[in-house]
Amino acid sequence: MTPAEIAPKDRLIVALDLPSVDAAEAMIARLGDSVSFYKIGYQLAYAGGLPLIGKLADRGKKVFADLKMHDIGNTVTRGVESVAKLGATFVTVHAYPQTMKGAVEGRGSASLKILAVTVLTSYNDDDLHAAGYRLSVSELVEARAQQAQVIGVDGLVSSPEEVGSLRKIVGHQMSLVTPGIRPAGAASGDQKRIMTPGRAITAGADYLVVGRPVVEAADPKAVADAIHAEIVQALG
Ligand SMILES: O=c1ccn([C@@H]2O[C@H](COP(=O)(O)O)[C@@H](O)[C@H]2O)c(=O)[nH]1
Repeated sequence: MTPAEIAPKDRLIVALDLPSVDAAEAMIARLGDSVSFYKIGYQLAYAGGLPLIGKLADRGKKVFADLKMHDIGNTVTRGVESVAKLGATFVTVHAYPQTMKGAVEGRGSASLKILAVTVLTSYNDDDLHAAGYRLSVSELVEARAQQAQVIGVDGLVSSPEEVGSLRKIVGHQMSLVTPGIRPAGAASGDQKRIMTPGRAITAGADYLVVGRPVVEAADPKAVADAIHAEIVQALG
């Protein structure tokens, strides 16, 4: 899907980082028609949230299963085969060659899209060096993007800071999905590579992932609506 084909409303993916299915359902009800795309990650998935993927899909919502798989290739293949039956639009794996190859094999011809997490947005160069890497964040993101493209992965997760260089590498063949989004004045929390929604879209991001600034807001719907307005303005 080229950027022009993505509905502006679908560009905001709200992370349902909440402790229970009841809490997630309450948030979904509060957000109503303002949000069309949700992300289910560790916290909700491990609290019984996986069946919510199919329920949301049945209600016309899109779901990003942010499971960040990383295991031997065969295990990833079988895991992705199972996720492909849940009704999600996206699933994440870490951007290691064996892992990505396993995921592409597991996806087969299913409609599920595989996203490779390049370098987590909570990492900066110092964090990477502390983890034993010699490359900078930008170097590692680019190297992993090139590998992902060759392997046939459908999209990349990176910070918006890398989107410009990633577009030059992968063109519009791969979706660029960016967490690390912070509306002006919002607390960064543990995110280290951040950008505002408008700047991320201008930089070329296809999808923006936003969790705490929405789900911890006093008025989540108002924050989601404001992010949408910023996205639409940036799209011109
Ligand atoms: O590199 C990554 C990959 C995934 N995430 C996920 O996105 C959301 C961001 O939440 P915020 O509250 O807006 O920080 C969260 O679910 C992460 O697991 C990421 O942040 N960075």
